[in-house]
Amino acid sequence: MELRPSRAPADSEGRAAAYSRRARLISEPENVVPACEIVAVEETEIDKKQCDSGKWQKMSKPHAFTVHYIKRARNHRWRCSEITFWCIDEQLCNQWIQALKELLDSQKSRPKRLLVYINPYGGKRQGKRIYEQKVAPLFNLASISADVVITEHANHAKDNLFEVNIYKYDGIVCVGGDGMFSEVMHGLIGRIQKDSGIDQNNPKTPLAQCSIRIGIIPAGSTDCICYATVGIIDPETSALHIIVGDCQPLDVSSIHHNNTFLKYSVSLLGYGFYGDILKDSEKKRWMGPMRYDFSGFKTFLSHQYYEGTVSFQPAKGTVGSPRDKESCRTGCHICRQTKQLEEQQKNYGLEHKEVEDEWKVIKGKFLAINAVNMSCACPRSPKGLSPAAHLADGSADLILVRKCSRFNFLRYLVRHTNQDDQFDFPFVDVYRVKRFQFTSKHLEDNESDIKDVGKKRFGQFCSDHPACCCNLANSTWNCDGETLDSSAVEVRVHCQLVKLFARGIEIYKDEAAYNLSSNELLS
Ligand SMILES: CCCCCCCCCCCCC/C=C/[C@@H](O)[C@H](COP(=O)(O)O)NC(=O)CCCCC
Ligand SMILES: Nc1ncnc2c1ncn2[C@@H]1O[C@H](COP(=O)(O)OP(=O)(O)O)[C@@H](O)[C@H]1O
Ligand SMILES: [Ca+2]
Repeated sequence: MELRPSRAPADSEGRAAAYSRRARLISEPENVVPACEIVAVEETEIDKKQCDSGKWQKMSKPHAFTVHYIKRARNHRWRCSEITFWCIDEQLCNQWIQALKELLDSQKSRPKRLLVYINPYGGKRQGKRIYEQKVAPLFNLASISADVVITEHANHAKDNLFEVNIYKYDGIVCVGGDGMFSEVMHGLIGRIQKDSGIDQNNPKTPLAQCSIRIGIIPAGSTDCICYATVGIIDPETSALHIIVGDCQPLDVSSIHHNNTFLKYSVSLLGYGFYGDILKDSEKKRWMGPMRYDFSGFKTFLSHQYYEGTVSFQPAKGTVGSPRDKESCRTGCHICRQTKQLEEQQKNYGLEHKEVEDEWKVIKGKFLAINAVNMSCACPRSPKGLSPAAHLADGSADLILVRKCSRFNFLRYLVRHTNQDDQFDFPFVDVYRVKRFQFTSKHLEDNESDIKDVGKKRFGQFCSDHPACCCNLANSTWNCDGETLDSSAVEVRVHCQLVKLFARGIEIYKDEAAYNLSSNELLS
């Protein structure tokens, strides 16, 4: 349903009554506001000055209502704009307000009640201010009530999600970076599994899907999950996506070691280069987001490589490939088709077919092992680590960067920032996978040493044994911005396990154009 001037109420003389200083804006055919992009409708008080000006002078006191709606600006930015409709008939004006409010109420995907966690120390420490100044006023306008928790320590949000009645909320919002999102996601997924009686430690158990959506208000250092699902890091845009009740399913990888659950990941799970950057940067939190540039440069100079074995099951049920030229966008047909395929398999009882699927094994020396469930686009790299990765296709792109010269590694990194293909190097391999495992050489060696002497407690053995040098040659995993110390992992992608208040990156007919109305979007 659309609000057009031609459908606006007429006054007693039968004239269209949609007058305002900006009424001409909506008289253009391209300026149509779909009902799903209306933020709020409210009665407007008309002051004497407005009344005395122009054509209303000769008529009785007019009545008015204001429609707040989404206006698209450059680079996927959304703004809340408004237009005021005037009418001399009070009853007609009220009818319009009533009808529009009912229309908004009928949109069941819009959240009414949210639980908000703010990390006051994320990014440039602006989370609280961003929420209070940019987000809360929009939530109030849209009549969304929010229970706000300002976190006092790491894991506060996660622990809290196991205690509160999450089911009375339509969504959980995190204000912070990828690390904060990860914390909230762990709380939510963990809680749902607990309530469903599912043991997260069993890597083979299918997990219960989370229907409560997560909203991200970006206020962190990288904010790649927000950037890769919305197209911009802008708190107001993200708040508007929450208000209109967008829904974007996301694949989640579970990470286990020896039948013990370690973590979940939605963006980057990286060993080597990105793990080392994260570990080093954690000691420099005081530097704010700049810490990544400093640690990035230092890690690049250290040029450390790691030996190990990667084994993986190629994703057969997916439609795309990591070398595709097309990226995942709003309403992505690849994500949709893959989900349909998965459901068909389920109906035929084939969901456990993966057990028989072949494993590919690669041993080597790696500068980086990156598994990404999404492009991982961010301002540092607008196309991301894997530009054709999909948000919701049930697979991850596994990028193996083998040992190469520093110069070649720099060429590889630079290609993340330009149009050249970062996979077009002989030392880079990329695979679309559903499951993979990694074991560092040290662990393999220790395992065989231990087997030789008939011991099985290798984890303890490594850290207690000064001669094995595990700490020197092992990297750390960077799991959505959280460190994970395990040199052996088993990773499995869970198709569309969680949902975000987002819609993926929208495609504009003319990407360079701005000031777009909704009908300039490609469907
Ligand atoms: C010569 C110039 C080369 C530049 C290469 C740039 C490549 C950048 C790719 C960045 C991928 C980022 C993937 C996302 C990681 C985040 O989850 C993580 C935590 O984010 P947050 O919690 O918001 O702080 N961020 C990082 O690990 C930082 C990586 C920085 C790499 C320079
Ligand atoms: N009040 C707090 N004090 C300290 N750490 C916190 C607090 N709240 C959340 N955290 C932790 O801070 C980490 C980083 O948060 P994040 O918002 O991602 O910021 P950044 O993007 O700067 O890393 C997360 O792992 C989260 O668990
Ligand atoms: Ca994916």
